[in-house]
Amino acid sequence: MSKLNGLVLAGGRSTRMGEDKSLLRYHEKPQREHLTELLRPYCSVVFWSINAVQAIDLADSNQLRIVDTFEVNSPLNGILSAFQYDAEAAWFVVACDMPLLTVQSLDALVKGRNPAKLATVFYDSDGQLPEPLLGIYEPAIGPILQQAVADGLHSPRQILQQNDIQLLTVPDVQELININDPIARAQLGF
Ligand SMILES: Nc1nc2c(ncn2[C@@H]2O[C@H](COP(=O)(O)OP(=O)(O)OP(=O)(O)O)[C@@H](O)[C@H]2O)c(=O)[nH]1
Repeated sequence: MSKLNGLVLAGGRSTRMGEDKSLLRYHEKPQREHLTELLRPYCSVVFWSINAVQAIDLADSNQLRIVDTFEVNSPLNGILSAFQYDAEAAWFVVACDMPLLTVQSLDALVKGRNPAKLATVFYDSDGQLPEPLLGIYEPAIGPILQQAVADGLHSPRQILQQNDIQLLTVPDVQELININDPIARAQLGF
């Protein structure tokens, strides 16, 4: 089985939220730090996947990070940049905008991981489609993602749908809730 690196997806534009989602504090610390701690027990190393502006802010920091290198506005940019950094590793990908995520889901993914498949992910909250923003991406999917982006496909969910992946049922579907705007955030009580 390939070694597992952690990747906290913290880039993007946060247009709907109006402020950097990775800096929101749902659990005392900024979400990108909180998720790093959640991932650490499972991963050799944990990186933040960030954009060029965030990279300027972190210039003096020791935080491990991978800056987006592709010309695409999508979480795929972060995942592809991670494979460009280390193509031999599997990547345990976690997005910053799932504030209810706990180790329960991470444990379930690691236990259900099937390294013979291209990725191990949960069904999304509707129980029909793969949830691409939390999962283990095996090294063999790297070139497939790259080709898909070159072909103009920018939706990681669509790419997963078209490939041989391991799908699991999440122990608690609430943990997959995406919070992308201030209204949803307020409704959640944060
Ligand atoms: N590294 C990286 N992460 C991204 C990128 N786009 C989104 N993400 C991350 O992927 C997750 C889902 O992001 P989205 O809500 O789809 O996009 P967003 O740009 O953050 O937000 P909106 O501008 O409101 O669409 C979040 O954890 C983002 O931090 C990207 O281009 N690069």
